[in-house]
Amino acid sequence: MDSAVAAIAEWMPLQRWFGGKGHTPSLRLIGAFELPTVEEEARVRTLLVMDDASEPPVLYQVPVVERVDRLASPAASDHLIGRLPDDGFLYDGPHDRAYTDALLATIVGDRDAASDGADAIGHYSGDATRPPTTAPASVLGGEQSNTSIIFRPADTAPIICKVFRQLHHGENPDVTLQTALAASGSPHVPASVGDVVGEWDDVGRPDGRARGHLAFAQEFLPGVEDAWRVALSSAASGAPFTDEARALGAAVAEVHLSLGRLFPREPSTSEHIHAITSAWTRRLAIAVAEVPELEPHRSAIEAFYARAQAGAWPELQRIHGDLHLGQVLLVPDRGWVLLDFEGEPMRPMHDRQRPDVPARDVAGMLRSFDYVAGSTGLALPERAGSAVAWADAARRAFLEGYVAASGLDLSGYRDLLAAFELDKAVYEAIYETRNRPTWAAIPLHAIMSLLESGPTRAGDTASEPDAPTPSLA
Ligand SMILES: Nc1ncnc2c1ncn2[C@@H]1O[C@H](COP(=O)(O)OP(=O)(O)O)[C@@H](O)[C@H]1O
Ligand SMILES: O=P(O)(O)O[C@H]1O[C@H](CO)[C@@H](O[C@H]2O[C@H](CO)[C@@H](O)[C@H](O)[C@H]2O)[C@H](O)[C@H]1O
Repeated sequence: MDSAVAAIAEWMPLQRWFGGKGHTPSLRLIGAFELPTVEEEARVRTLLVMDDASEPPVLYQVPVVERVDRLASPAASDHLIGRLPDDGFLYDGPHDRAYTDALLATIVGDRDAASDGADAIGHYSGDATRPPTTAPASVLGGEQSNTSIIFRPADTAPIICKVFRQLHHGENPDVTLQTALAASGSPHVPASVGDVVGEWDDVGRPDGRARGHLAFAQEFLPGVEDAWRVALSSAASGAPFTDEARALGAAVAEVHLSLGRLFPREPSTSEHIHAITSAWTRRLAIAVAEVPELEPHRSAIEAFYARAQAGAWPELQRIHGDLHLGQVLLVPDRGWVLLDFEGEPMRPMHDRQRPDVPARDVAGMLRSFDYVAGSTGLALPERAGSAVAWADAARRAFLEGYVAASGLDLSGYRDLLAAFELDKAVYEAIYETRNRPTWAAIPLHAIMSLLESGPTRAGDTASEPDAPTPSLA
């Protein structure tokens, strides 16, 4: 086995981006490429490793730096993966300047990388002033599915580059949707700077090779807190969030309108509907297996889905796919900006590359407001009641903003919207059980509430006498 692959085996499961929580990975090297570096005693390698212990197997991108000598800085020790058998040292690439400069140069310089079973091709798509090929870099902290590196060049604007951890054949919607929206002049996404596309062996493909995005660089919007943090402090202090939520609803509607113009739309045929509802049921089966509290409610959830399946479905189009408050920024003098169009990390990529139901995004954001109430209640039990009222008002305002800007009468899609909320809560029950078990109560509580009150619960958010406009009831 490649010595670097052997060295990452114990380290990988401890990383936030490792999707197979709870199991020991079984790693197989699919390919690797090496990026040129000016550092003489460093080798900048990107390993593409398959975890065969996942079901289905998952392909990960793991950039590493092999160094002859140990780095002197104490901070570097935190990112030492391990020793290599030849006495070398293996570092986590995104935290090592040799890798970050090599990545930046690949994108900004439109460079290709040498191949060892895998290739990488950089592509610059920014404005006429090319950033330099070297810049101080830091890794964004927090709970992310991927690894984002912030570059702060001396004389040009900062850049954030996301290194995708789980790789798939085909376009990554994070790159293609956001790049198309930015190119169309939408103020609701950051400008694109460039990307890296990779190619690797894949016996399952007709030509034996798979191609997909490895990294995406974009304008970094500095000093802006994501809406999740802003909403949490607003709910904790009791400050209203309705104006912001209404504007957010309008921004999501405008992004949907733009995506509907930029990418092909499709009528919702019975095949499409079957594909989506089957995915709900498959996800429910996983949830019941991993979250035993759901077993007694399985048939009620299935009945809920059946009602939505039989109801009205709109035309399908490209959407964000994993919309929540952690994916949106309120930028001064610009308004709401949406990030991370990759879709839910747990859905198969080929599903995320297709036209979908815009209500999935609306439901995702409704769930996120509920999450603000849930996590506030867990942290500050004395504020639980007021946080629920805060979330109800935010949900109502968000729907008002969405309906007003989209012109879509959501009242015809009550059952569908509620089913997407329920499916999202089922997804969250799995996500939390795997990643943050103390938070599993938040989606579980939402599932019970949706089942108790039925589809009208989504309409309840708009049922107060002073807020009749977007009634879903
Ligand atoms: N262009 C950007 N400008 C400023 N912050 C950003 C930008 N892109 C991402 N971020 C920050 O990084 C976080 C994670 O980004 P995201 O695209 O959601 O990554 P992941 O796919 O790993 O979840 C966001 O919640 C936001 O705080
Ligand atoms: O990493 P991603 O941003 O792609 O999304 C995953 O992680 C999210 C948590 O960080 C998770 O979102 C859930 O928790 C949020 C609060 O932390 C909450 O606002 C969302 O509504 C809730 O779904 C997301 O589901 C998951 O895909």
